[in-house]
Amino acid sequence: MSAPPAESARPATAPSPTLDIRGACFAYGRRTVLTDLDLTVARGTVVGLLGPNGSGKSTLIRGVCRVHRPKAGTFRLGGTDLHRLAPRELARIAAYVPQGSPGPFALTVTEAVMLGRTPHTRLRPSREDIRNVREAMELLDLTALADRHVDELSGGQAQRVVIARALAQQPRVLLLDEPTSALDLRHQVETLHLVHTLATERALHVLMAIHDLNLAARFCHQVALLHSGRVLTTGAPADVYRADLLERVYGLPVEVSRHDGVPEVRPRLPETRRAGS
Ligand SMILES: Nc1ncnc2c1ncn2[C@@H]1O[C@H](COP(=O)(O)OP(=O)(O)OP(=O)(O)O)[C@@H](O)[C@H]1O
Repeated sequence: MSAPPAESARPATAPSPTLDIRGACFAYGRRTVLTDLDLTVARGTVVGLLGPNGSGKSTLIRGVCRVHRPKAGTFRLGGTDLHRLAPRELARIAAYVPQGSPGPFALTVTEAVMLGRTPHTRLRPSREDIRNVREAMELLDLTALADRHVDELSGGQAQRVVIARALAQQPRVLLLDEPTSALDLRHQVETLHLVHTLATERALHVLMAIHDLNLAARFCHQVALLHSGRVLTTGAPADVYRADLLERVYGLPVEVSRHDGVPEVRPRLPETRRAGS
């Protein structure tokens, strides 16, 4: 595969239509998690959703695809109100990769990825369905595992199956909840590179919760920093990654440096004594 992008520049084409989240409020019972949240994901961009544990990243991602119903707010893709669509119609537009999802255990890898075609398939899979499934498996490095059962896979291999299933769905909106949490370094980089490339080439709207600030800096066109139930700030990683902001949100002293224009964040750790000193 090619090298990861050196910088997270926006694609040159006009980013329209946009995925627009306006005035979103989410609660669990009486406990409000997100309040009056606005966020825009332009076409052809990956927006990384950042924030500490419990800041509401998964809640927002689940909310866009209506797995979790909002208390208030609108979720529009261009002129389409996503929350007014029938479930099958919504599934033709938006694919969701849940956090740490175990996958359908009784199926082979090919069958599990084929599930992504469900919103499009009639009685039998068409040639196009089969082509989409093969392509998604190739993209996620799964071809050699095609006939293995999902319950025989490692956690990272299973995570790649779920991402392949989402790609086979041929969505316009891709919602990823920490898609690389179980992946080894090579597959983290390859998967994020793939997401970045597909967003640009296929003009997808990608909203991705991600904890690794440095991978987000490299592979997200934009990031949004969640704090106290709202988007504290959003923009290119180079603009958002300011030590004071990150320290406020994560409660930890950090240093931000730059390499080839891409910001890199390091926690400032207390001096540790060397062994023998
Ligand atoms: N099913 C649930 N019932 C009640 N509270 C929930 C539920 N799911 C999440 N929460 C709470 O909502 C808040 C936001 O959780 P959410 O999972 O959206 O955060 P997150 O930013 O994705 O966290 P993490 O980085 O740990 O995955 C947390 O305080 C969490 O405890």
